[in-house]
Amino acid sequence: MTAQNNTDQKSDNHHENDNVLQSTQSVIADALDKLGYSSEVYELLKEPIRMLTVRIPVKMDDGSTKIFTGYRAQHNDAVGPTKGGVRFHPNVSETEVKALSIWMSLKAGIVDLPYGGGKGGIICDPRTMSFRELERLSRGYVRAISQLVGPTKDIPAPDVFTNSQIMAWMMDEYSRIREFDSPGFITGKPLVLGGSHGRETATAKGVTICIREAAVKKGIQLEGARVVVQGFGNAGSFLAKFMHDAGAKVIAISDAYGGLYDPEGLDIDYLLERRDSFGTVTKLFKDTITNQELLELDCDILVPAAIENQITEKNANQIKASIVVEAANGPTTLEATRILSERGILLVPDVLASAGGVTVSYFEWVQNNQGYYWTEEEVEEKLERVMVKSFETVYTTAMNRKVNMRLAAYMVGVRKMAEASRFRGWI
Ligand SMILES: NC(=O)C1=CN([C@@H]2O[C@H](COP(=O)(O)OP(=O)(O)OC[C@H]3O[C@@H](n4cnc5c(N)ncnc54)[C@H](O)[C@@H]3O)[C@@H](O)[C@H]2O)C=CC1
Ligand SMILES: O=C(O)CCC(=O)C(=O)O
Repeated sequence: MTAQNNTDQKSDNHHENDNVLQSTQSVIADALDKLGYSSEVYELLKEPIRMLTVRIPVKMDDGSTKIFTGYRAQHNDAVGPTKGGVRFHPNVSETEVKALSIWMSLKAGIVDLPYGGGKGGIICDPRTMSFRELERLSRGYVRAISQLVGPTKDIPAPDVFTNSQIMAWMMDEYSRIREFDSPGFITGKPLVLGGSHGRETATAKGVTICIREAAVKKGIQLEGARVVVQGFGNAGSFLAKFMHDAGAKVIAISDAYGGLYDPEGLDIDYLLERRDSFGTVTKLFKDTITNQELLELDCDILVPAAIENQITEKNANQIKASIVVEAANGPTTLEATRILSERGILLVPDVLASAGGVTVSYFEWVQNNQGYYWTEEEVEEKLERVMVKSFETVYTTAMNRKVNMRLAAYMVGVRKMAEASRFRGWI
């Protein structure tokens, strides 16, 4: 790729990410307006209270030094420490990380956790880096942000292209800097390092519960329902497995390189075995479809579980699902949300549907703080309760206030941090 092409692609991505932040701000404004809050509350909540940009020098395996750019955004810490994942992806940008941190605040509000939202990211492509290069990058990031984070300040976790191994390196680096073991600094760790049962599958479990509840509202039987999942990483692959186990027919899945489609249903267990740690599996097959074709397939339930801006005004009229449940953060633009809503498609928004991950991260942090660990059954039962209640609260708000589920979720999610900010005397 030429330098010029590279620049063009980057500016496109920035443009899309700018939309993501602006859209979020506009729904926050609507939600606050509906709840009767003043414009000062909006001024406080429209941007993160803190935003750190870091430059991370990493010694590469070939002896050269590469400088990576990373971010950590802390949206609002009125309720408690900020919390949210760290993304390693070539399209990470400052505006994307800001929007992602706002969504984390909303999730924490919806599932009622004692947190505000935070998020981090590094511009990189971990798929092209070696194991040791990734370790050096992960440790370098922690050194660069260490002043701003900690178990009572801001608690990172996994997100796109980061996993429990990366959390382990980050925890180890933080513990070395602080000179005491700090498992509560980060969640999504391996079990042997204080991780929680159920964290790896938590996001997908939460999405599964939302699908089940949405199907009841729409009068759709899960048994035999045709499900399409975009993304086959942590969120998408386990979701496909849970849907398959529930008797649904997963007819298509995809990753960054394309999609697999079989109207009779895919062999999910086989695909799970063959996917790599970045959620790539389609490269093993010749007969693939594009991600855009996948989104427009005839199905009952569509789950975008990859990246932002996948359902837009360009394809919203071609979506054939009756229910769209957002496992990914920000997969549907505002214009597309409006179109789907007008077409009677039930859209369960990201800030509700994907909140199972941060919920079990909270359980992990609680277990780390108390030094006493729960069984998988205990975690699952607690997650089930939280997700069912949160779904019902958002759904009822949507019905009572005659708004779509996204606006309803923002109304539920924004209230606690607005109130906490008011009690603290910030607004
Ligand atoms: N891991 C977690 O606990 C949580 C994840 N999420 C969200 O779920 C989404 C997926 O995250 P994870 O599954 O954790 O990431 P992952 O890194 O495990 O998997 C990402 C998947 O998306 C695919 N992908 C990447 N770029 C793509 C593109 N341009 N087009 C189509 N597919 C693409 C990858 O090939 C992979 O299959 C993200 O939006 C993330 O923020 C939300 C809540 C929690
Ligand atoms: O588990 C966490 O703390 C955060 C997960 C996350 O980044 C997200 O929900 O987008």
